[in-house]
Parts: sequence; structure tokens; C-alpha cells
Amino acid sequence: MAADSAPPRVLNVNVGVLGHIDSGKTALARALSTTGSTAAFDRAPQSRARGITLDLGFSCLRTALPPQLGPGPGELQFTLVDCPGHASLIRTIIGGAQIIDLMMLVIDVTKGMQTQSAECLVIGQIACQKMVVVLNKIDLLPEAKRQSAIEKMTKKMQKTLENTKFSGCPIVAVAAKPGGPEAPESENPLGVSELIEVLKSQAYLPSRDPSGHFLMAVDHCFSIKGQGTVMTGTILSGSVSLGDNVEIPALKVTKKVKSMQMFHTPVTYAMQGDRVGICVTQFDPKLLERGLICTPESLHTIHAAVISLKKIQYFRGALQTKAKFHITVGHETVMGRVMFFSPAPADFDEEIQENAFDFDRDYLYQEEYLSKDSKPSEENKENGQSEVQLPKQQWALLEFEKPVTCPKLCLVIGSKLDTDIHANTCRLAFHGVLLQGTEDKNYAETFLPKLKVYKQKHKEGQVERVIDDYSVIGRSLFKKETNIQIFVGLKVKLSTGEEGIIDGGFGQSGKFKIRIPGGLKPETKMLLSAASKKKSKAGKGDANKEDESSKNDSAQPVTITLLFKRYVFDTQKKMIQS
Ligand SMILES: Nc1nc2c(ncn2[C@@H]2O[C@H](COP(=O)(O)OP(=O)(O)OP(=O)(O)O)[C@@H](O)[C@H]2O)c(=O)[nH]1
Ligand SMILES: [Mg+2]
Repeated sequence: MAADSAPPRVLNVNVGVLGHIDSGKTALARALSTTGSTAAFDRAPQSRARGITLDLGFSCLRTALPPQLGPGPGELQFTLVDCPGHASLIRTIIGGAQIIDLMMLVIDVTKGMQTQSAECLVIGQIACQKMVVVLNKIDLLPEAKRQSAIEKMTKKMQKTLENTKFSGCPIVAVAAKPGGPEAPESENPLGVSELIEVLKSQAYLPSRDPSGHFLMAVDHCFSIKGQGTVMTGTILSGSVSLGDNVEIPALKVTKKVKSMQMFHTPVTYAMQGDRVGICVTQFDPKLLERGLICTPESLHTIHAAVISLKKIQYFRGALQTKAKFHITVGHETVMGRVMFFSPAPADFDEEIQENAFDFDRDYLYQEEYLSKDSKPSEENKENGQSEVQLPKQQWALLEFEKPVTCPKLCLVIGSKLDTDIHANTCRLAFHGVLLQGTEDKNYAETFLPKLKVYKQKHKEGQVERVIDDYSVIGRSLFKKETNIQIFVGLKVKLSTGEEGIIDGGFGQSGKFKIRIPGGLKPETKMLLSAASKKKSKAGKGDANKEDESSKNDSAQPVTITLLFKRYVFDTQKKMIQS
């Protein structure tokens, strides 16, 4: 019995079209596509009005399976994700970049790298595996100089990419719309078939994993008379079948999947990486222009989170703790305040902990994300290290201005989007992974105290005089008004090596008594008695001279160091000496 002919296998690869505004992304998507989806090619009225792409546009190109993707029969489908280029739409670009397997960076060959080309390159390095550079508008190059101009720009792009993970990637020269807007539709694009061959050579079997929770990034939502409401989007994880219940977490509603289509073909099942239209009933499309749908209860809506992060090297300036950034978490962007922290200096060299956060260990608070431009810490200076020691991993606490719905372990990008978009500077500041979020609005009481981030406190004072072999009087460690009682019992260290314990206050001017359990060393007693003789000789009976010499601390040969930690979120502000 001949097996009924199974439909040919269609392998879907999502290809992002990114680049500076007006580089020709939409023209290229149109020139490459055989099928445009509902909102492809700037069909949306606002896009037409403004002549720019405002939202993700989807279209597809079908071609034969290339040999590296396994034996036929079957087809390779490139789903083209045409992203906006305008600087103010970078969140949409970030959202688009998270659903693609392969990225085309479109460059206007007459202009080269522009501001958003650089930002798209940064986003690509964070969110994509592979890239093809497309030098577009070659028809604008005079015929005689065209080849040499293309070679020159190709070399420039290779130089730009050499320190990135896309170094050596293919660079293809095309003209998606020779003659520009006025040219007749019939005008044939240049270099497009060569580009398709290059895309086929770069196509790879993306790691599709149908297991895990269903999660889909919805980019368009519209109603069809008599059918219901269709949500189109790309499946980010898991799979979905007819009849499944899917939740729209932003609206806290759950709907049953009534029917599904993939590029106008009815289907009963779709999985990670597929682009699909899901139809549900009784749902107003205006409620969800874009957003996430998922397995019910599988996402969390969080108020704060701990992330591991890396600074983006093109971002100029320090990443300051307490600063505010636009935080893109998954597919949503909200304002958030950051607090950076690192391992304790002794653990700077420990291996990176991927995708997990250990609440049982101490972390050192940092005034800023540590980078090679940071100023050396006290510790570095003491150890005579001039340049900054950098840990292998750093983290940040993010506190969102409004709660954000996202999957666990999702991508996080921090940007300074209020930067003037005409300033030729990269606004993307850092990227990372969301390790642990908290859904509790009162996270300051319930979540933060679990975060053992400490500040290292360092106080210096002097030994004023010896009482006996086991106790001395110290000064200048506390202000007059300090309540020394809270320091009683803390360990101190003399510069001559002895360990001491603060015993209590002494007199009214902030002096205090130190017990030396191991006893003073003879040379320390000598040092101190010599100093007190010098002082009594110099300032006999003359009080202000006495103050003079007491101010002149160089006469005080023995200093006292008090080191302790305080956990930033410890409501009792206890002082810890491990
Ligand atoms: N001469 C010439 N003009 C082109 C070419 N490709 C695109 N254009 C023109 O460049 C302008 C921008 O094209 P789009 O495709 O809208 O550029 P885009 O990158 O999608 O723009 P945004 O989406 O707004 O960032 C339009 O006027 C196109 O007609 C080309 O190969 N040659
Ligand atoms: Mg466009």
C-alpha cells in the first residue's frame, strides 16, 4: 500500500532584515519574497504615510533544500522578518532579533556603517547566530567605479566585523530597487539570486525544541469575520496543537485554539521557530497589538530581578549603580533602576555560573559595573595594583518602574533610549540573562533581604597610648557623637600586627579602649613609649602644642584598622566580620 504522499518537509528558517533607516530593508524583503504576509512591505497605513517601516513585516521565500540540511524531498522556507530602521523603534528591532536564526545587515553601499547599523550589529551579536552583510543600492555607484567601490566597502565591513563573532561572514552586493522609488516595478533587482544562494549556504538546522512551555511572540492581531481573532507570531519555545488552551498573560485571559495556519496553509500543530496564525474566538484584537501568549501560568510578571550581565563595548560611559535604564526584558521594555554587584574580590577568578543565581553566598556591592575604565578599588591600591582587576561575572539587581511579564532566563538588554537619536553613539548599554525574578510587589521586604550584597567598610584610627601589656587607648576611628557601644566586640588590627577587640568608649571625645588578647609585642611598646616621650617633651603643659602634636599623626607610629561588612539590604544594618 503506497504510503499516502506526506506533504514535502518544509524547514523554516527565520531571517532578520536589519539596518539603518532607509538602507533598503523593505525593498530587499520585497525583492526576495515569493509570499508576503498580511502586514508585509509597509502595507500598514501609518507606514505608508510616514514612508518608513514602523513594525515588523513578515514575508517568505521558498526554495529547494540545500544539501547541508539533509536529504530531500523537502523545501527550505526563509521567513523574512523586516525590521524598522528608525532609531526610535529600537525596541521593535530588539523584539524582532529574538525570533530570528540568521540576520541580514543591510548597508547602503554609498554610506557604509551608520548609527543604527552599529546598533543592529550589537543586537545581532547578542541575539543571533549567523549574519550575512548586504551592500545595497549598488545601482547608485557609477558603472565605471562600481566594482572597486564595492570592493572598498567590502574591505571596510570586514574590518568592522573582525573583532565580532561574525568575522569573515559573507558580504553580498545587491540593488534591491535599482533606480529607487521612481523606478518602474518592472525594473529587475541586481544580485538577488546570488544573495539567495548565499542565504541557502548559511542556512542551518536551528535547534528547535518542542518541549517546554509554549511561548509565542505575537506581532499582529486582527479579526476575520465569521472566524474569530487571528494572532500571528513566531513560536519562541514549546509547541501548540488545535484545541490547546493558551493564555494572554498581559490580559489574564485564556482562550482555546480554534484553528491555525502557516502562510495560508491550515495546520494542526506548530513548534518552536515556526511562524503561525492562531485563531481564537470572543477576543477583541485591539486588546493585543503585540505581546506574548503562552501555556497558562507559565510566565511570571515581575517587579524586580537579578540578572547576570555584560557591558556592551560600544557604549560610552560608565554603568552607574542607581542609574535608570530602559530595560528590554524578553519582548517588553520598561524603565528600571540598577544596582551592580560582583563576587567578593577573592572569587573574581571563579568560573561563570550560567543560568543560575546562588542566594547563599556573599556578593560585593559595586558603585558601577567594573570595566577596564573603572578606577582601581581601595583594595587594588593597597595591593599596589594599578589597573582594575575584573571578575569573570557580574550581576545587577533591576527594580522595574512597572511590572513586566516575561519567561524565566529570558534575554535582557539595558539601553539609554533617551539619548539624543542624532548623537552618533550606541545607546545599548548592557545585555544579560534574567536569572531570578520576584512577583512580589513588596519585594523590598521579602526578596531583597535574601540578596547578600555587602559593602566593605574600612576605618582607620591611631593608638594614642598604652594602658598595660593587654590594652591600649585608640582615637580618630569614630566621630565624637558616634555611639561606640555598637562597635564593642568588633575585631581590629594594629599596623604592628596585633589583633585587638574594641572594649568600649573612653572619655567623651570618641576615644575607645582596645583589648589585645595576645598582648602587645615588645617592639610595639617601644614604639609607643618613644612616641609618648616625644610628645610630652615637645608639648610640656602647652595644650595647643599637645593638640598640634596630636594632629601631627605621623608621630603616632601605630595605626588601628577596623574592617567590617554591612549587607546593603539588612534592615538591622548589622556589622559583620567574617
Ligand atoms: N537606488 C536605489 N534605491 C533603493 C534601493 N533599495 C531601496 N531604495 C530606496 O531607498 C528608500 C528606502 O527604501 P526602504 O526599503 O523603505 O528602506 P528601509 O530600510 O526599509 O527603511 P526603514 O524601514 O524606514 O528603515 C526607498 O525610496 C527605496 O525606493 C536600491 O537598491 N537602489
Ligand atoms: Mg523598511
